[in-house]
Amino acid sequence: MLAELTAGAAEDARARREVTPRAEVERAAIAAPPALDALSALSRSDRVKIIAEVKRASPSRGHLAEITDPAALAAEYEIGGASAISVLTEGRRFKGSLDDLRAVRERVDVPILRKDFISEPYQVFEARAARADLVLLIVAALEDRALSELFALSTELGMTTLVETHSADELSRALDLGARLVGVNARDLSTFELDKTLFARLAPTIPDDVVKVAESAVSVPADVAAYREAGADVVLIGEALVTNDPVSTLESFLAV
Ligand SMILES: O=P(O)(O)OC[C@@H](O)[C@@H](O)c1c[nH]c2ccccc12
Repeated sequence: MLAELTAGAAEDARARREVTPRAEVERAAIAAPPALDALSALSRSDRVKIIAEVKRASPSRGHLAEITDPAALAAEYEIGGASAISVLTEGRRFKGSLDDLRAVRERVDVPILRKDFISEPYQVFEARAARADLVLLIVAALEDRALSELFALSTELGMTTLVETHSADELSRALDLGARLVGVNARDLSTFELDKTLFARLAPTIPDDVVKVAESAVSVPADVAAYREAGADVVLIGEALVTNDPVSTLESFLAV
């Protein structure tokens, strides 16, 4: 499934490139106002931080929410205390788009993550041109060479890279890369199985100066508390926020 999602996203990017050539996206990326310092915004603090996700659907959970106004949802996330907003821009299975990200950018002042299946430089330039501050790179989807090229490009464009892992081996590849913001996704993107204790097993092996993000599988405040207890600086949450009142749910998660 991960390979299919990545291939689909690359195909969609090639179609967009037919309309907007790479040179043009590159120019827009370079001309964009500088990215916000997402690493500082997400760095360890005495309270857990949250990246709140704009997520309509997923291949594992199907339809989640009718989000007609992603910017309004993101504004609520900001009011609720989110430190950053994640916008799913994958169109096929997650029903997102870069237009969602652009709309969110118009409305919020916190850093924005482009959440997609990135495998080509074009997608990184697009992220910056749309004024994303962070991009996601999924270790399991990328060979070492592509991973380091995309990481270098994102860094060069002033963005922060969230490097996502799902095993000890992937984690060591992320650390070898020099990633400063590392995610452990509880969901295996190949099988969609959830492993809610994976973060707690891997976190002790992540150096102190790396910002640790626990991704997925939060439904109640106790889940946030457990991730925090296990060493999470940041928790990335989608489904629980789009299927409940965003502001009060965020407040309850931040109060742990
Ligand atoms: O809806 P949840 O279980 O709160 O999960 C959010 C986020 O972690 C999840 O959407 C996610 C994590 N990594 C991804 C990679 C691609 C797409 C989606 C994701």
